[in-house]
Amino acid sequence: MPPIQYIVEGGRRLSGTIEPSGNKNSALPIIAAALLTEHPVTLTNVPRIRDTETLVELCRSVGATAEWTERNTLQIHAKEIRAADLDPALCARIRASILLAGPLLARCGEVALPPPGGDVIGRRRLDTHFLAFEQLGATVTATHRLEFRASRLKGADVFLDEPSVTATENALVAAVAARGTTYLRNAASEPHVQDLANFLVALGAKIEGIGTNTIIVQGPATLGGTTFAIQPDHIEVGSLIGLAAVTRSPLRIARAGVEHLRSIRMGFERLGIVCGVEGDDLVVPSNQTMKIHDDFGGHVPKLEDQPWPAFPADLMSIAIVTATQCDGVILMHEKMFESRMFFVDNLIAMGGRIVLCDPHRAIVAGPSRLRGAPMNSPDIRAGMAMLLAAVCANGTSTINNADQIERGYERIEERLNALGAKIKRIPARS
Ligand SMILES: CC(=O)N[C@H]1[C@@H](OP(=O)(O)OP(=O)(O)OC[C@H]2O[C@@H](n3ccc(=O)[nH]c3=O)[C@H](O)[C@@H]2O)O[C@H](CO)[C@@H](O)[C@@H]1O
Ligand SMILES: C=C(OP(=O)(O)O)C(=O)O
Repeated sequence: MPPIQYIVEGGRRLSGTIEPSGNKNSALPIIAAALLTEHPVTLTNVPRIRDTETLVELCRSVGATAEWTERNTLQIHAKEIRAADLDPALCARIRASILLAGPLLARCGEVALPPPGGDVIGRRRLDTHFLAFEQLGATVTATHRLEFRASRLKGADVFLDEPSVTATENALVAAVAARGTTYLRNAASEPHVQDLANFLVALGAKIEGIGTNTIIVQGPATLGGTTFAIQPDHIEVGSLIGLAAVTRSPLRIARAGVEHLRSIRMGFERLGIVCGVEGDDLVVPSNQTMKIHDDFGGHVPKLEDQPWPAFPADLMSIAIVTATQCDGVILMHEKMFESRMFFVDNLIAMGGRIVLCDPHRAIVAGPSRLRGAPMNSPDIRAGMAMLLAAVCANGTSTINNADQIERGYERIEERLNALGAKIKRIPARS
């Protein structure tokens, strides 16, 4: 498939209603966890994006049937599966290939996985996955591929060395199949971890503490099939709040999953962007102050990411672009990934007033008028952040490598054009 380029004519006001897709980072562990049961599973509201398509291919390669019965409805039936040699190229396309470890280990007693891929946003350790599997009774060998073996998984009191999202998800799936009680302490509690736990409960698992940092699982569960709807993507909602703000546009984000938006709304409020809630819709008015709130005493404020329920790392790039359009100075502190902030060079070239202090911290002084420019999308969220910058800028921008954006955001150019944006999607010339 040729690489994709977006050509964006900026400076246009948008308006209207948009609905977020299902959460990519829920859909991925849930598709993988569908391999845990030999009964059919129907998933609705699945984002039809490159990452989910790749994981579906991987599920088929181990013997499951997986069919898209509607655009966003996926039926998976893992009646018989084998932990066959998985295609290294497919595994390297997505971070989520590591999520096959839990279900395949539980079903087959062993699995050898080529290393996972995913966004290149800094070192992405897997040690927490290994620690959890070992405590649940598996042996782990990590060479050119990752080998997991367990003739029988055993419930255990597991303390994760950090609240890793995908490690919590792998451990949770393995614990459902393990004999006895498992405590997962220092567990991640992101909305997608909760969504996975709710899916496992719908299959018949016994899980307590969903949404907290101690998850308790009674195993082994006798699992059936289910129909399950993936929850809205809170990161996409945050991206749309940023889009509305930088284009000074009134947007209604329908069925936004408002119960998970507290820390995200609080982050944007620090930038002077206040959203209203009407039922499950989020309303972003166009008349925002866009004035950064200083800390008490006039001190320079900061916005930092942390594990849930704090402001999510996946929205830091969006928040940086948004801050370039706000009045004031703010320190943006990306605590989790080492390479996620380097994309700010693109914003500086467009006229953004940003000082990159080190790989984790940037100071943004706004507002600045952005000018259209050519850019390359390094990862999903930086790509989306640059799309926001391009839609807000004066003139035309080109975004190369927009495939990265499409790893995470479904039909994004079509959906933003329906709000009044002017984005042309073309196969890039090589
Ligand atoms: C498929 C999927 O779901 N991917 C998400 C998942 O990736 P993933 O599960 O790979 O991310 P992890 O939660 O393992 O960790 C992300 C990074 O944060 C660091 N870390 C983590 C916890 C902590 O308390 N301190 C700390 O510094 C880790 O060392 C690592 O460098 O979670 C990330 C963090 O929300 C998101 O960016 C990814 O979109
Ligand atoms: C980092 C992300 O994805 P992945 O972990 O799949 O690379 C993301 O969704 O922002």
